[in-house]
Amino acid sequence: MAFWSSTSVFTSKVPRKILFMFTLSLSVTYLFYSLMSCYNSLRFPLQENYVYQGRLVTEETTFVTLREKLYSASQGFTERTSLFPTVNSHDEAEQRTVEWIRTQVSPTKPAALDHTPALEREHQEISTTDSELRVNCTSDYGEKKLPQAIIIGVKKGGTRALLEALRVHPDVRAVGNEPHFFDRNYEKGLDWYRDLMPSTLEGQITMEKTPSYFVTNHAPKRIHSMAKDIKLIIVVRNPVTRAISDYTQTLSKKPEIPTFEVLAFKNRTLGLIDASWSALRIGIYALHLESWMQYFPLSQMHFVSGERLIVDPAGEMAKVQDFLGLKRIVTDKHFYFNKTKGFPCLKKPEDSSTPRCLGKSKGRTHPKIDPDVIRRLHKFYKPFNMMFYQMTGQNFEWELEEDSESRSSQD
Ligand SMILES: Nc1ncnc2c1ncn2[C@@H]1O[C@H](COP(=O)(O)OS(=O)(=O)O)[C@@H](OP(=O)(O)O)[C@H]1O
Repeated sequence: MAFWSSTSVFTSKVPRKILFMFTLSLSVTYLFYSLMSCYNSLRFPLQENYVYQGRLVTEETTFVTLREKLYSASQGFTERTSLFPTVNSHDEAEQRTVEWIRTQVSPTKPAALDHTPALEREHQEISTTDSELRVNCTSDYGEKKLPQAIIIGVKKGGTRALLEALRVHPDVRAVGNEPHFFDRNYEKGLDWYRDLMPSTLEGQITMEKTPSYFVTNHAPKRIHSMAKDIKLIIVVRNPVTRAISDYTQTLSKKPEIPTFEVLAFKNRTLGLIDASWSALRIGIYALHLESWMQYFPLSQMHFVSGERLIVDPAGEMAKVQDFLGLKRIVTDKHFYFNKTKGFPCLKKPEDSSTPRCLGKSKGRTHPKIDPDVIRRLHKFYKPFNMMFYQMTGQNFEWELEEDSESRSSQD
């Protein structure tokens, strides 16, 4: 009672305008400090918020520019590192990120990223830089957890496209770069691995993608010993196209390598295919899957068609979200087909309010390969593909593509 009466005396004496100004300045100060404290803290209070399943989820608004400023303002960034990638400057930006990782060790989180050559290499392949920003952030909401789902393969299958689409989902938090924990960094221990992960709120899924796990002998056992109930996602693509894509990537880095046709054969006249060449070996999916099936039931694995991920990203995303037990939030509304890129792109990626396609290292033009070699490779893979269809209970129909591929490479 006394409180109310004293409050009313106070309000009657102080003009309303001053009170309003006072409240406003307090709010502005609060927002400013939230903003300065950390990018991730900033995301929640400032964004256009809405509630989904009782949790606060957000829509990005103007944070690309804001982040740009924060990023360059913090820790004496050079001009080189203060820019953010757009579709056009993507590769340059990736390179800058790599350079930044090399030169900057976050004083707040020294162990968050171990700057191994492996991680640096993978940075060149990633399409977003959001994860790097989080490295500097200590006041992340939630808790860092080991992943409950991993995209384990396959290399050049479309794993980046899938991860970026999943990151749009408010209940998915994924590390942007490839940790390579179960193949190259295992000795660093689970704490190191956990520390790479973004913080998650209750109910959010922690994820990562490292496509080389699928062909790593130790990976199934190691992942099983971390989490028996983990969900595994494998993006598969016609092994012949995948091999050409893999070769195209290597060629872009080492233009002096022999032709695809030369590398594909041990003895071309005898028609002896070199299955030990990693570009071809990775595509023997049935062989690799067998190792995973020793540790995990098929119900814990989900196979995404790399081909359908391009022609019907929303359809594939619906199945992935079902598999992960997520509400179908990422739908056709989130994609548009970019004619210049020739691929579906995201209208609103996780870290931006503007549409974005994957970088230049995704969707490269493949060199023309001798149609006869393509035919022989199809023949080589056919029995393995059949076995793979049988094992997974899914027909990926790669045999139907044989003709069209041979035709297109003749053009
Ligand atoms: N939306 C979208 N945009 C661009 N590219 C797309 C997309 N969806 C799938 N793909 C295909 O993804 C292929 C690269 O696969 P990955 O991301 O798994 O490559 S990597 O293993 O991480 O290097 C890449 O292979 P290439 O075309 O050979 O470059 C693409 O065909």
